[in-house]
Amino acid sequence: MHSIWSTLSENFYDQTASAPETPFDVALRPPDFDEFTGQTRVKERLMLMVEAARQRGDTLDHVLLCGPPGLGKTTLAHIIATAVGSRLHSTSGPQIERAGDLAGLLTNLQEKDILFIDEIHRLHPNVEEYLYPAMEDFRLDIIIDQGPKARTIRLDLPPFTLVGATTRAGMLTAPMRGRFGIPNRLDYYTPEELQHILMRSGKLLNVNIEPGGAKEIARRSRGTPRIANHLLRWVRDFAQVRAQNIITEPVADAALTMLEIDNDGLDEMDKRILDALINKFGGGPVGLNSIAVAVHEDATTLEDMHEPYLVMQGHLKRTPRGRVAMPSAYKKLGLPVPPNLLSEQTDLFS
Ligand SMILES: Nc1ncnc2c1ncn2[C@@H]1O[C@H](COP(=O)(O)OP(=O)(O)OP(=O)(O)O)[C@@H](O)[C@H]1O
Repeated sequence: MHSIWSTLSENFYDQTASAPETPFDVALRPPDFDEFTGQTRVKERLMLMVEAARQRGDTLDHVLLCGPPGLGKTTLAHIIATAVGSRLHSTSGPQIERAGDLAGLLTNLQEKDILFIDEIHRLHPNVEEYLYPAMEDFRLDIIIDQGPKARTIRLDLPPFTLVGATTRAGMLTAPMRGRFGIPNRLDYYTPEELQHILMRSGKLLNVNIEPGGAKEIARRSRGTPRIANHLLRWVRDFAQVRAQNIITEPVADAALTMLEIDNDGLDEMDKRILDALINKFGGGPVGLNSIAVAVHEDATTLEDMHEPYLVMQGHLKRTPRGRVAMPSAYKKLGLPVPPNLLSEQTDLFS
């Protein structure tokens, strides 16, 4: 596919947890808790932790942020560092290949610094073992040499805060999970919250966007600020060429329709997934890999980017035997709901 839509969607799907941030993401990142919209419970809890640590003159406890890509985990890590007045050192699980890489990072930290590890569930098991004593006792035991000559050298580290982010909390090892306090789970944003974020982004980008235009983009942004901001960029281009630079509700609607994003924020790939599930696999249950092959998409992209939203919208259910199409998936594709599913409750939280 070489449509505008595929180019834009590649942008989205590049934005999985392993993708580097774009300058555009960075420019729109809220700098502090006040400007960070939504996620009220997580925000309140983090603000309280920061305040408690400040009052005691202590280092902030380690923080775990979980949730689908693009909801603000990296942004929150930056905000936490600003709030405690410390430096942020950013890395990601796959980037730390050897214990030596980790040692390099840890020995570079100063007291109260924040070490942000994105995709912490992808840390190499050997590296993870070195991280435990570092998190618990601020020490690093390095083994040098091999065989009978092997010795352990202990390095004391300055007290620091580890902020871990993961899109797959379930894949974290139990010892790792245990070393964090309560996990902070980020949820999809409401359309109202996204509208607010879009009005702010419009101001920062000097884009003339009406509240109705922001509302329309928000409604079709899959509850995700990163997607909302990227759609805004597309709608801005559309408005510039076709609508005197003003993003009204009808302009946003026309621009997003051109991208084949429907009223519920489902894109062409979402619909292909539902179509394959229903028409190729009889509504399921079917494994994720089979669906991935059927729609020519990578299984990880399906699992991270598409499935959570389809589950949230009530179109798809995960069961121990595989993925199953729900009645609303049939309705979405304009198909009759099979009688055996008519009594099925749409389970939004499975
Ligand atoms: N609550 C928010 N208010 C305003 N903008 C936000 C908010 N959350 C995220 N954004 C914006 O959305 C974009 C993506 O956010 P961020 O990079 O923090 O997501 P993430 O959860 O770390 O994603 P990933 O898991 O892919 O690393 C950024 O441009 C950021 O400015």
